[in-house]
Parts: sequence; structure tokens; C-alpha cells
Amino acid sequence: MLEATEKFFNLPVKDRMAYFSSDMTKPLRYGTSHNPTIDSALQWRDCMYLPCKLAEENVQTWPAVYRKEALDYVKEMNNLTEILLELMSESLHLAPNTLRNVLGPDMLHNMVLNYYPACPQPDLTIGFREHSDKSTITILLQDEIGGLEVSHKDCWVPVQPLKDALLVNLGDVMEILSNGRYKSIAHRVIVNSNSKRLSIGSFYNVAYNAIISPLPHCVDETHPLAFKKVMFMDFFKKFVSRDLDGKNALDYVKITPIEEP
Ligand SMILES: O=C(O)CCC(=O)C(=O)O
Ligand SMILES: [Fe+2]
Repeated sequence: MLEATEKFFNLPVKDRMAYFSSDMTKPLRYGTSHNPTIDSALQWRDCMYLPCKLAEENVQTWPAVYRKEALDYVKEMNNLTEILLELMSESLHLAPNTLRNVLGPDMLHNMVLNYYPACPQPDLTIGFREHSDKSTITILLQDEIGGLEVSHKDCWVPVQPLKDALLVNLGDVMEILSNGRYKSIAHRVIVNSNSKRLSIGSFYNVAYNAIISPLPHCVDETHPLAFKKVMFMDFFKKFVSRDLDGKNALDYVKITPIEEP
């Protein structure tokens, strides 16, 4: 899949630009940075977004250069996601099919292919600014170059790439559904002057028109309701309509506890 992705980014600019759109809610699009119309500084990154729900039906709209590989990869990621959602439901003491049912028959799966070119002055820029994903889970495949860092105790910790390993990130929607028992992870990508880097994220989500709120089982006296109800599309729009800055989209739905006098 990484080789097929590289072929796409090696296509002539005009072939890649055929997919370009500045509409951040368009599921199939080629782009750069995060949202170039509002980013305070552009990020050293190009990307191609692929809608993977109903992949078999939509495959003809995908760039031909990786159609077959991407379709096979989507099937594998879907199978893995079914297993992960089951295990995560159990770890929250819920029936195994709970999270899968919450994602529902219209579960979204969007894939993003990231390309970070080698950068002559990496200290002056960043590949992907600090953010948390808006997903329930994100499954990430990366090449052997490295550059991804996760936030841990106010430090940036590099994620060493392991051959043939996938990385699973928890996103903001999982933090909301679990009422904060699972925390989404803030992460960023730095670039380097020696080599380009490729990564592929598979983002699993509820449907855009689904209303998300903490699951009743995750709310009790010791874990009071921490998030308001929100339509996923409204939450997603908060993310794409502002500069990337850590987990700030969650502030929009957080319930702030009333301070005791
Ligand atoms: O390139 C990476 O390792 C991470 C990409 C990422 O964070 C994303 O696509 O949301
Ligand atoms: Fe991310």
C-alpha cells in the first residue's frame, strides 16, 4: 500500500491537482497543509483523502494508480476495526457489539495518504501541527523514516516506526463516547532534510449526521457527564474551520464543572 501511495505522489502535478479541492468537507480530495485558506503557517505536507465507506461501489472514483491496493487494504482495516471495537467495548465493561453498534450501519471510514517531502530547513517548519484526530480510532501505517511524535506529560515523545506494525490512535469521538475514560492523543509530525516520509491514516467514525454523546454506561456518580451532545458534522466543522492547536475542538463540547463556592 505504501508503494502504491508513493506512485500517486510521484504523478505529474496536473494529475494530482485533478483531485484538488479547498472544500475540507469533500471526502475525495487532494490538498496541502491542513486548511490552507486559514492556516497561520502552511505545513510541510501534501495529502490525498479517500472516502472508503462503500469502497467497492466507489472504487472507480479513486485514483487508478492505487485502486486495487487501496481496496485490499480497506478490507483488512475494516476487519481489524471490527476486532478493535469489540475489544474496546469489553474494556469499558460494555457488551462486545456496543461500540460497533454506535458507529452504526453508516459508519464512516476516511483514509488519508500523507506525503511529507524532504525539507531543506526542517527547523523552520512542521509536517503536521499538534492535533488530535476527530475519529473514534485511527489506524496508521507509516514507512520506516519516523517523525510522528505523541504528547506525553507535556513532552513530545517520538514514535519509533516498527517494520510491518500498525499504530492505533484514539480520537476525540472515542473520548466523548467513553465520557473521558479513553483520552484522545495529541500528536504532531516533524520533518527532516534527508528523506521524504509517507503515512496512511484510516479514520473510523460515526455518520456525519449522527449525534454523539457519552454512552450512558460510562456516566455515573464518580464519572459525571463530561460532554454535551453534538452532531458529528458540527464537531468536524469546528476542527477544519480553525488552525490546528492540540485538542481544542473538544473544548466546544466539554461540560465545565461548576466550581464549589
Ligand atoms: O503522518 C503521521 O504519522 C500522522 C498523520 C496524522 O496525524 C493524521 O493524518 O491525522
Ligand atoms: Fe492525526
